[in-house]
Amino acid sequence: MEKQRFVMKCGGSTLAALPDSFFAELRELQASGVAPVIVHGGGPAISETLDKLGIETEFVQGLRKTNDQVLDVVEMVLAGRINKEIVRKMETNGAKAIGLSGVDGMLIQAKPVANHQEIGFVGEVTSVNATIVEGIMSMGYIPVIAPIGIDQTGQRYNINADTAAGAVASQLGVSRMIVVTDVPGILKTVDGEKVTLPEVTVADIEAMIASGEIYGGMIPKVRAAMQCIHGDVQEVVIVSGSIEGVLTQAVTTGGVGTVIKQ
Ligand SMILES: Nc1ncnc2c1ncn2[C@@H]1O[C@H](COP(=O)(O)OP(=O)(O)O)[C@@H](O)[C@H]1O
Ligand SMILES: CC(=O)N[C@@H](CCC(=O)OP(=O)(O)O)C(=O)O
Repeated sequence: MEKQRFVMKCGGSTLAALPDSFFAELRELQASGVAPVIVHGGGPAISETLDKLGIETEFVQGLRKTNDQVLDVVEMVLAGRINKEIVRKMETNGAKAIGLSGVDGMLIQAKPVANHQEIGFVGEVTSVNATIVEGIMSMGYIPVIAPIGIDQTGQRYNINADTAAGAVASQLGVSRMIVVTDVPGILKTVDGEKVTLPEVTVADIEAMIASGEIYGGMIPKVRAAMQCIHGDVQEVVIVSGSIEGVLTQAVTTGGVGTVIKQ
């Protein structure tokens, strides 16, 4: 039988706060025959390092303006520190993991985004080398991917981790992508109170972006979700990493976070 596979995006907003139980859940899922693929972010850690180095940083619609100097730091932090930290935590909690960036084996091929004149070396994914990801899974390891892209000339690109995860989910043809972040889902103010929406449609999302109810870092998440929920990918679930048992619930029974459906 084909193993149940899913792509999970872990946001930098929540990485440091992920409890050991989160990694233990990954071990349990792996042992039960489920095959996760992880794509991670690390935005706050990149900003912190840029700040320490005295390099200014700015976001346009949730995407970081990236020049050569920023690109060096992005690669150092994502493919170095954060990627290895996740692999380490997984291994110490008994899950088997191999970390790599989109540059390794030209895993994530990319081209400049449409507004590159304004935001520099930010990439959009042109293709994902699924053979590498599937090879790692077939060896019994969970691939842990840092979202750096590369083109045929060797130019690197900074790719938003939500965008990269959506592209990996589409290319692998998984049925579900789980986005782990620092909020329990898409929030909306109803009668003066913030509630987590259990389910949203593409039309709801467009309206919430237009009204400003979805802003900043949530924008690339919902855009990536809308782009990947065609074909094989049936749903994208946005959840908080700090809720105990969240991963198993998202993979099995559901009823957690916000679900974006086809
Ligand atoms: N409607 C919304 N519901 C929930 N969070 C939202 C919404 N609109 C914007 N956000 C913001 O999006 C953030 C998550 O995005 P981000 O900080 O980039 O996290 P990550 O590092 O996990 O990608 C939330 O902490 C919140 O500030
Ligand atoms: C182009 C762009 O904005 N890239 C992101 C890559 C990391 C990321 O996406 O991290 P989170 O998932 O934690 O937000 C950045 O430079 O911050």
